[in-house]
Amino acid sequence: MSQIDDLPPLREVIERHGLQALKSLGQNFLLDLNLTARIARTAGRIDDLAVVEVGPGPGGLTRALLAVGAGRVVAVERDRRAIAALEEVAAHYPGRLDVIEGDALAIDTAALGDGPVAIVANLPYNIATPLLTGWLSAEPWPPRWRVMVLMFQKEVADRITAAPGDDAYGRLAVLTGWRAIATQMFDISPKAFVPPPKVTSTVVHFEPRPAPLPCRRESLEAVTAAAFGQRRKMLRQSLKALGVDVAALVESAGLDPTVRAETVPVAGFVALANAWDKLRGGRAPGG
Ligand SMILES: C[S@@+](CC[C@H](N)C(=O)[O-])C[C@H]1O[C@@H](n2cnc3c(N)ncnc32)[C@H](O)[C@@H]1O
Repeated sequence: MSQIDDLPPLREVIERHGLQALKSLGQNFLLDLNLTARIARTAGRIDDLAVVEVGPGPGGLTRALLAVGAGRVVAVERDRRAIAALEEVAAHYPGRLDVIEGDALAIDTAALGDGPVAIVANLPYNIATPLLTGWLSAEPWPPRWRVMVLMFQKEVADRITAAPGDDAYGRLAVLTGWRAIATQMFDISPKAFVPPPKVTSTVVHFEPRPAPLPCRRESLEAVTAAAFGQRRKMLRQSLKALGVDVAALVESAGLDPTVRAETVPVAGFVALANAWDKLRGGRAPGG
């Protein structure tokens, strides 16, 4: 399939709107409509969801989302040059595409649209991690988003989906594993983009966990920051930064003080977060 709609080819759109890619905006455009359709289909059934897309650029993925049946797409794009190109797509799909010119970091993107949303994006690499941690940190939980399909540099995808014991296991994998089920779906070669980035990209599928293990997110972030701040050290050393009796903390969490952060599963960090709250006189949620 080389054509998913009868809009002009993306190369022509880029040329006509002067959309030469800017490095400062993390622009690597995906022009292969087979791939954009594959990404859109990875979200599953989206006809009854509003789809939030961050960084539509010339609109390749946007067009695929509309062509595979998204009821409505809300697209947030920072580059003013892309807005006219996206308005052409909106005119082709009357009432189904809202284009918002703005900075996705400054907008509560997950709150866009009515009711439940899907978030689907080929993210600008320079803000991909803060956007993801924002969506994973939504309060209250479960979040408005029902599914996310996001493209990252492969190295970042590995840090998101890493398991205990993997080199890439760290704070991002713990936050992700606590709140979501994240699965790497497929890689995309640099050759598929204009201009080609230096590294391979990976599409990751996220589903929110309906009932993450109870703990305060801020405490989970604090204990993982301390533990992975010195990832090669044993917990009895690395957790000193938390300012409580470390032996009591680790014992109360049911962990071995001689293990390193990189082998502790998500449930172990949740236990540490709750034990830390108790030692400081607070009440852990669920405790
Ligand atoms: C990797 S490109 C993806 C473009 C298009 N979705 C595609 O797949 O070809 C990232 C897009 O995000 C946009 N962008 C960069 N920073 C942004 C921000 N802070 N808020 C919204 N969009 C942003 C860029 O202008 C660019 O269009």
